[in-house]
Amino acid sequence: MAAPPLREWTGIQQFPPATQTKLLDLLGKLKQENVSTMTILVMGKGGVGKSSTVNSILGERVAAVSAFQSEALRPIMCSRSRAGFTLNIIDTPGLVEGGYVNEYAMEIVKRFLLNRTIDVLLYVDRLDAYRVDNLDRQVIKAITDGFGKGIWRRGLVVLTHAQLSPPDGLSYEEFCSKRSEALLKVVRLGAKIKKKELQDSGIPVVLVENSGRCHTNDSGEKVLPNGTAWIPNLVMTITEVISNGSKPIVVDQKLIDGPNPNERGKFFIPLILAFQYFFVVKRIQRAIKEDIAREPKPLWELRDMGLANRYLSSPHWRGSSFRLLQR
Ligand SMILES: Nc1nc2c(ncn2[C@@H]2O[C@H](COP(=O)(O)OP(=O)(O)OP(=O)(O)O)[C@@H](O)[C@H]2O)c(=O)[nH]1
Repeated sequence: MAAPPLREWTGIQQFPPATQTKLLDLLGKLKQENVSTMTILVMGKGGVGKSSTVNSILGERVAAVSAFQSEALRPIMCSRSRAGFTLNIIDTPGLVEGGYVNEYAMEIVKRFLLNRTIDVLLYVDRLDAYRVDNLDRQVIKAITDGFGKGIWRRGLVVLTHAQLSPPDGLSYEEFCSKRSEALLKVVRLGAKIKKKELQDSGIPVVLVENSGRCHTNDSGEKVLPNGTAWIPNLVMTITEVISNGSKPIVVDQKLIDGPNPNERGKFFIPLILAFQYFFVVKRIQRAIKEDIAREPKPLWELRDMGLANRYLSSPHWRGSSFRLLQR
């Protein structure tokens, strides 16, 4: 079946001219680096603002937004083209169901992505949440198990609901950095990113405000309380991640099937066998030999060896062997 013709990215015209110029500039830079297609995967728990963020980036309502967690389990992909550049955004269902990671939803997402290449992962959560918990870690682990640790080299943490007044007399910057640090820590734990890998795997955190009530600057651009025009900032960070030298994630059958349990640890088998031979088998053999050497030889054996007479005159003769011979 022929692929449907690509739709023009008309939503970009919804943005104020200042934002449009910045976005076209960024796409132009990517094209200079021979990047003409970009596929963004959006994941996270339910109701955190994934669909709203997809709509905000595209400047049109492509994904259904609901105040309640959506029941739909199928991801949706939206493709738009502009000046020879193709932008694909994949919105996925929330990964949590009844307090647990919904493995079934994860499987559906993986199958949907078969034969696609993910250039960037947007891991979405809310800025105005005050704690991270084990569930966050489980969601991050599920993403890592599904696509490999490398996906975080292509990952961004996106925090929605960023137009807020911080509590407890904290400044906006302090609040954002506390929340970012807490989430990044969970990402590092859930993705098992080691300290050594940390320097070069600084995962960027980007703030987003999807609400129609988002403040704007003099140029009409949507801005955060710190004055950042967030749409161009988000797209700029995405382009930086694409250019960070890491590989995009190719979703093939092998990745979907996961690691073959029969292959796991195969490398250790010869080592374990060698260890068993030298430290177990050899020791037992030596112990048996020593035991045999200590054991008094039966008379018939000594007789065969021509030692019977000498043995008969030894103190052993008055021992058990004598009594045995008498019977
Ligand atoms: N104020 C504010 N509300 C937001 C923001 N992002 C999303 N919302 C609201 O949060 C609710 C959930 O948003 P969605 O975009 O549907 O969230 P989702 O993560 O796609 O949800 P699921 O598809 O159910 O997983 C909706 O009522 C949105 O209007 C934001 O940045 N600020």
